[in-house]
Amino acid sequence: MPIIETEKLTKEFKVFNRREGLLGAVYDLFSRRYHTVKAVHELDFTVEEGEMVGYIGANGAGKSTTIKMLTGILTPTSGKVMVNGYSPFKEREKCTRGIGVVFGQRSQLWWDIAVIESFKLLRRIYEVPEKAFRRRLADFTEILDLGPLLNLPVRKLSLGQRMRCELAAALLHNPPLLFLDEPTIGLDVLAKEKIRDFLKRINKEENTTILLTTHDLGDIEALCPRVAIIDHGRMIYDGTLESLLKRWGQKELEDIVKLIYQGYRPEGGDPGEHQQIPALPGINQA
Ligand SMILES: Nc1ncnc2c1ncn2[C@@H]1O[C@H](COP(=O)(O)OP(=O)(O)OP(=O)(O)O)[C@@H](O)[C@H]1O
Repeated sequence: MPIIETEKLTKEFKVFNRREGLLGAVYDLFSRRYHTVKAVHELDFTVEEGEMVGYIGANGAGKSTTIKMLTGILTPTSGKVMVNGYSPFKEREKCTRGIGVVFGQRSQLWWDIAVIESFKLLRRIYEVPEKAFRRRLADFTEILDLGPLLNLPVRKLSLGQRMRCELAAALLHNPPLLFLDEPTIGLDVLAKEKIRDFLKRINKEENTTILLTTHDLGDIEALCPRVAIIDHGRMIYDGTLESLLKRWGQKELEDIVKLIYQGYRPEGGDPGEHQQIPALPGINQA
């Protein structure tokens, strides 16, 4: 059974059109006008256990909205979604127990208390047995070098230090599925390398499935054999990184991504059909 399965998953937002100026604000009080934003459109996406998938797209493409639906934060407008065998928004608690989430821009740790106290609180929330918790904590402390950080309040940690703690926090309950949203944002090269090595290790040793959203294509190249590209809410590529590079006759993922973000579309194709993008006209296929 796939660990993530979506069928025609769609999310629309109704957005209020504000009129300009004071007079506009007065008009708005009496007649409101809206338009609809299709953030995610009929997404068919399947991830098998143990995969590491890079989920990429330009700003506003629909990545966060997808992740929010997969983690139960947002309710879809239509379509189906199953994560770990549960509906994330209907069975949110059960679903949450089987996932770990790291948002690079936000923290799941309590800002003013020591890191170890946050970990202990998370242990209680996820009902992790004491023995299993101690064992995992010892492993993470060693691999991620958390020893000197455990007794510091989170607000005193550097970004790189905090990200290592966030990863440990997301994995303390040993979830089979980990969602990562910009996990290396703002980190220096060595800190990035440490995080990437750790992710490879948990994927290999524990078969943890990882869905990685990032604008850092180095993360994708280092970690993800499979790439899914979303553009204006539609999946326009889902396949191996290798075949993406071959099909476009390019060596660098960055070059392909730039072309896609600049608006190149497959000739005569419907990008909503989950198809792979052919080579650009004029560019030799590998
Ligand atoms: N709560 C909301 N209300 C209205 N529109 C929204 C809301 N959340 C997202 N959108 C819109 O949905 C679209 C997709 O947004 P989303 O945040 O999923 O993009 P993203 O790919 O994660 O972008 P980024 O890389 O900038 O984080 C955008 O047009 C955005 O403005």
